[in-house]
Amino acid sequence: MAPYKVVMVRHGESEWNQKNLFCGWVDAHLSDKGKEEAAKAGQALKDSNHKFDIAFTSLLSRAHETLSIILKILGQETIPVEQTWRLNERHYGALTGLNKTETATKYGEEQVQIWRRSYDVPPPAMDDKHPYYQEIIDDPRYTNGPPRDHFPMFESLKLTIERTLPFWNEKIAPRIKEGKEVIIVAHGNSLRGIVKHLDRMDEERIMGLNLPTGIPFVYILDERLRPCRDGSLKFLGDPETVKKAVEEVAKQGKAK
Ligand SMILES: O=C(OP(=O)(O)O)[C@H](O)COP(=O)(O)O
Repeated sequence: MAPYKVVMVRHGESEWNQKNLFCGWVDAHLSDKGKEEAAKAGQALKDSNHKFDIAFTSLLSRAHETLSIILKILGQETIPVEQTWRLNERHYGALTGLNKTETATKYGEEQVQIWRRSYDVPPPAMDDKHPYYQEIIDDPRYTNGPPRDHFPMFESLKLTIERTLPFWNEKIAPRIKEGKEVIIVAHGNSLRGIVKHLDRMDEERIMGLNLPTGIPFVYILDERLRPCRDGSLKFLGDPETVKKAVEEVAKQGKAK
């Protein structure tokens, strides 16, 4: 049945993206611009005749809101949607809630780049006095996992991939191989993990990848779920807009 296709979208701009805050597992909502980006994503998918059989998303509202806007535009609000913490954004530990520019001014751009984009250097851990600790750990959406004794207090990209990939392998990949049209709406870093896996990117290459908000991208995969020739990371957007949006994400860690 190959080639197979999978569509992924980082949610539209959130209110915390707009304020340039490290967000992670805090449940920020879409900004007005983010809702517009989600609508544009839906229209781009409609214009390119995408129809989906199933959607996968995280447990966070910014991803749900984006998915719901997209499905409404596609007239596909009733397809099955599977939600999992395994597609959540990486847990940003003690950096959660801090402004990225202020953090770069305080600790240096190089350190912020390491925290944002290194493969295996985690941010400092969130402790129980952190202003968002209680809100996250007591959130009922996590009743079914992760288990309390393994609840993340920080995550590097490596750790994020270690909890995202089992879901890809066990839940998403089998649906794709059945020939189902799949859309995944998730987050900058949980999706970077999937991209790293699909494109067999080394640590250096994945460090250079920034995913823009609200611009869908498509993979065309062979029977082993490896990208076909020209089948990897194709954004549904004009190249200049995509380039600018990617540069904007990269710039978020600059000092003033
Ligand atoms: O919550 C976040 O990602 P998200 O907006 O994709 O959910 C992070 O704050 C993204 O930050 P980064 O691009 O500095 O890794």
